[in-house]
Amino acid sequence: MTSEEKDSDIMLDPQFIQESGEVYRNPTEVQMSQIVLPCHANHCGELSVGQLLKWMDSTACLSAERHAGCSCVTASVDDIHFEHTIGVGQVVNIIAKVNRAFTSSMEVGIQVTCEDLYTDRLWKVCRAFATFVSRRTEAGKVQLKQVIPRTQMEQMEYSLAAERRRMRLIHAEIITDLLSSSTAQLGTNTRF
Ligand SMILES: CC(=O)SCCNC(=O)CCNC(=O)[C@H](O)C(C)(C)COP(=O)(O)OP(=O)(O)OC[C@H]1O[C@@H](n2cnc3c(N)ncnc32)[C@H](O)[C@@H]1OP(=O)(O)O
Repeated sequence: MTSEEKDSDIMLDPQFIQESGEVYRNPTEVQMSQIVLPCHANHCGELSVGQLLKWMDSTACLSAERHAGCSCVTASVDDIHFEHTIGVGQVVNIIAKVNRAFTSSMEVGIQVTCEDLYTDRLWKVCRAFATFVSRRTEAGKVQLKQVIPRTQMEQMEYSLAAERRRMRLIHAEIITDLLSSSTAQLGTNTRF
């Protein structure tokens, strides 16, 4: 893989130069890099999913709290599909940023890549979307400030975040309905 192919595949957002001449960086963006040590690996010498999820959650939580300016909790993480394994000695890079804030919740996009420092290879591992909720204060529910998308990619993620939230809410409703109908069925069929 050439470095150009590598960049086009992995970079989420091209650099955006502001009027001031400075390169724009999303204020909620948090980056974390970690070399995989044997203590992070399973018996096959590959990074354990639990460890990766912990790093992803910590990085995303920092991003959410940077935006919220207060303590936040993880409410949910959407489906994650892992495309590659990561071995001991390789480097995990995690980038998280807030795609959109709603009322007290916000969607954080998380991108994970893996890097082999000795061969200069970089590849995608997974992408995930987590919802963080700002903790209630004595005054009640916290109203988050809105995210203002600045680049084309941020604008696209901002629009998609609303659609993903709509699907999450529908999904939660369907699961609740299914659970209550199966509980009702069990209740009717129970002979005890
Ligand atoms: C199991 C663990 O310990 S994991 C450790 C970290 N995580 C936690 O501790 C979270 C535990 N869960 C909670 O504290 C609560 O269920 C909460 C805060 C996530 C939600 O509490 P609720 O009483 O449902 O609050 P409420 O109905 O006001 O919803 C708050 C917001 O969360 C959103 N939300 C609630 N549940 C979910 C969910 N499962 N997925 C996505 N968003 C959610 C709501 O849509 C709402 O968003 P909005 O304010 O932007 O409109």
